[in-house]
Amino acid sequence: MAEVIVVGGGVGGMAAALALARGGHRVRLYERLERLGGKLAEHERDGFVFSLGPSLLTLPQVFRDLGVRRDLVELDELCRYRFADGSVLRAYRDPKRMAAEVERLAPGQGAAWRAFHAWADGCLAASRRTFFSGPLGRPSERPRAGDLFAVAPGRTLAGLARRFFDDARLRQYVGRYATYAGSSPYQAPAALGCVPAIEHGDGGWYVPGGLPRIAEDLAGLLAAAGVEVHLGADVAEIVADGSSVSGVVLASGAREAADAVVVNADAAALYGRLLPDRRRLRGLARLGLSSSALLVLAGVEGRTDGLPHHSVVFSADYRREFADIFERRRPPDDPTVYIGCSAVDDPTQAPAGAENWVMLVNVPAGDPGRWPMSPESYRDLVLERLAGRGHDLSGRLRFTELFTPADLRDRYDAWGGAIYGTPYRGRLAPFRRPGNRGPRRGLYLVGGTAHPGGGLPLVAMGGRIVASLVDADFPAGKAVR
Ligand SMILES: Cc1cc2nc3c(=O)[nH]c(=O)nc-3n(C[C@H](O)[C@H](O)[C@H](O)COP(=O)(O)OP(=O)(O)OC[C@H]3O[C@@H](n4cnc5c(N)ncnc54)[C@H](O)[C@@H]3O)c2cc1C
Repeated sequence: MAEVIVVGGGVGGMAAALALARGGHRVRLYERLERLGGKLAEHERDGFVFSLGPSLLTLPQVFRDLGVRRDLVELDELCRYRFADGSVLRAYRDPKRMAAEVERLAPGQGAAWRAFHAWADGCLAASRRTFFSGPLGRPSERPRAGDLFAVAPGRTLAGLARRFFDDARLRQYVGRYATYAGSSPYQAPAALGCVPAIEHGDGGWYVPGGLPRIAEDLAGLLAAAGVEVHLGADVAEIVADGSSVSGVVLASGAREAADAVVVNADAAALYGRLLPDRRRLRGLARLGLSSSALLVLAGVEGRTDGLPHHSVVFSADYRREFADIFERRRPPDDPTVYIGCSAVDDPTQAPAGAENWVMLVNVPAGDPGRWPMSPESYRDLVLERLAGRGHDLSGRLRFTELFTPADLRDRYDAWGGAIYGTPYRGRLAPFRRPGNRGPRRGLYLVGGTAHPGGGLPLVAMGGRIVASLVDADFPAGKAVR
């Protein structure tokens, strides 16, 4: 049994704390903000509620397994994709219905989609056996890369899409899944093609009242499990005596001793500030930064006929869009825009007769002060592009607010506002991101910038992996302190 400190109360930190406390460890969690949940956050204004982070819940069983008992709503239409030529693809969980929809969009491609889905299912099964199940810690604990490469040989996600589909729109649809990991389809490994199998296998879900209710549920479970939670508690330093960690120092100057420290803060913050390690920080810098996001939050008058909960309005030139983000490092001239409107399914999210639009554009991480235009001018470009693609909001906007990479950086101490830390670039990328064991005994990493990566279910799975490492390192009956 160990005295464990968890630094950060994002979903990964909470999942780790919960598993550790249930395993009999004494757990204290320190969160610098005044609330738990990290990027699982929302903003309210004038009766409108806007998600500032996740809007789609996948693999709900991961949260049920943690003890979340809330009723969830499965979305009938997963997402509606609108392409630059005006055509539309409605994505459904049911593979047969989806294949029929693909066939309607691009006659002859339904069979290609079925073949792709079968491949993605196999890739997901291999990922579960390998990538999701191990900690990326000591070499002996590492998942076997070979298993994954056997199903996802050395091509990019865009290359995989070319292998299955003749139709450029379907290639763009597959490529979009790279953005679930803040990456470019032209650089991300084909293994990311397993993500659609998650949506088509377990569906896409909504949490009535908004996804942050999950964070509230987890907070309740932490209290029930006896985790001591400290809010407004910024950890300034991790203390290491020789080869082991021995606790943390808070920004207030208070010292807290522990046998183990689980870091849910950004990996770059760990090696840059909390426990400085120039070599590891340089290693992260070499991997680069995942994308960030610009969110345009809009209180919209009236209801839009047929608007689904989730839609994506694609750019005309995907390759150029990702070159803008990852090479030219500027917001794309012609962006793909995700539109989330939870009021479609949930009247608590907007005043009667109005809609809460969250428009998300992938942009480079880094200071928006370096963009060639102001975030406000870029918002106008986004609204103009949407107007040209069937979503004209002029005359309907009650207000807009922006949430920029600088907000992500400042609020969560996320490096450059990158959502997932480092991107997936190249075949070995999944195995190059920070593992769950830190470089000192008793130091562990969990969350979107560490293995197995970002997204709500994966960071929660990371919490379990870390708890199993702590269990192994500090076995029951062996009091350390
Ligand atoms: C715009 C956007 C859209 C997204 N959409 C989806 C989606 O639809 N579906 C999905 O599954 N995922 C989505 N994600 C990703 C998902 O939100 C994240 O991967 C996940 O929430 C990250 O969890 P985490 O455990 O890494 O912790 P984080 O949420 O990163 O939280 C880390 C916590 O640590 C705290 N902290 C940092 N430093 C310190 C310190 N020194 N001392 C104390 N506390 C500290 C921070 O304040 C923060 O609360 C989205 C993210 C964003 C930003």
